[in-house]
Order: sequence, then structure tokens, then C-alpha cells
Amino acid sequence: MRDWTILEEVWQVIQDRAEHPSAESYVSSVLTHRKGIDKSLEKVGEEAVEFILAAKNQVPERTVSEAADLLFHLLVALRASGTDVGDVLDELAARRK
Ligand SMILES: N=c1c2ncn([C@@H]3O[C@H](COP(=O)(O)OP(=O)(O)OP(=O)(O)O)[C@@H](O)[C@H]3O)c2ncn1[C@@H]1O[C@H](COP(=O)(O)O)[C@@H](O)[C@H]1O
Repeated sequence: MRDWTILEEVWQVIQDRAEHPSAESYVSSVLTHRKGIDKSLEKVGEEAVEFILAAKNQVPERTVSEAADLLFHLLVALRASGTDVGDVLDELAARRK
């Protein structure tokens, strides 16, 4: 089975950027944006649309790239909304049949 720890690593970096914002950090720029949480929610929407178009048009490389963008921006939006990704994983686990 493929190793998913990269998702956990990215989540940890997002926590670090939230707790220690820096001017060079893209994550910090989203989490401290003047639009507030709307910035990260907009990014989730944009990336979802781009993913849908890539998958619908059957462009494999773009589908992979847009899926990565979507997962990344979803993690940032979870942080922006004060949601623990652990609770999302627990929810998925609870749905196991
Ligand atoms: N996975 C990503 C990632 N994917 C995309 N991006 C950035 O997302 C930005 C958005 O690009 P777009 O073209 O979608 O949008 P844009 O119009 O340029 O900008 P906005 O709409 O966001 O204002 C680009 O600057 C990319 O570099 C990312 N930035 C960071 N990460 C991860 O987050 C970690 C922390 O990054 P920093 O916060 O920058 O240190 C990194 O080590 C990576 O693991």
C-alpha cells in the first residue's frame, strides 16, 4: 500500500505556518489574508473546478496536478476553519462497513 505520510507532513507544516507566520510563506499569506477564511475557501472552489475540468477532459498529468492542489488547499481551509484533520480521518474510519 502507498505511503500517505506526505499528507500528514504537509498538515504539520500548515500548523507550523499558522503558529509562526512568515512573510515568505504562501500558507501564511492565505491564513492571514485580508479576506479571512474566504481566501482559502475560494482556493478550494477554484482548485475543485480545475480538477473537474482536467478529469472530465481526460488530461492525466493535469488531473494529478490539480488533485494535489485541491488536497493542499483543502488542508489549508481545514486549518482556517479550525477543523482538525484528525476528526476528518475519524469520520472516514467510522463510515467503514
Ligand atoms: N503544496 C503546496 C502548494 N501548492 C501550491 N502552492 C502555491 O500556491 C500558490 C497559488 O498558485 P495559483 O496559481 O493557484 O494562484 P495565484 O493566482 O498565483 O495565487 P492566489 O490565488 O493563491 O493568490 C502558488 O504560489 C504555489 O506556489 C503551494 N504552496 C505550498 N505547498 C506546501 O506547503 C508547504 C509550505 O509552503 P510555504 O507556506 O510557502 O512555506 C510547502 O512546503 C508545500 O509542501
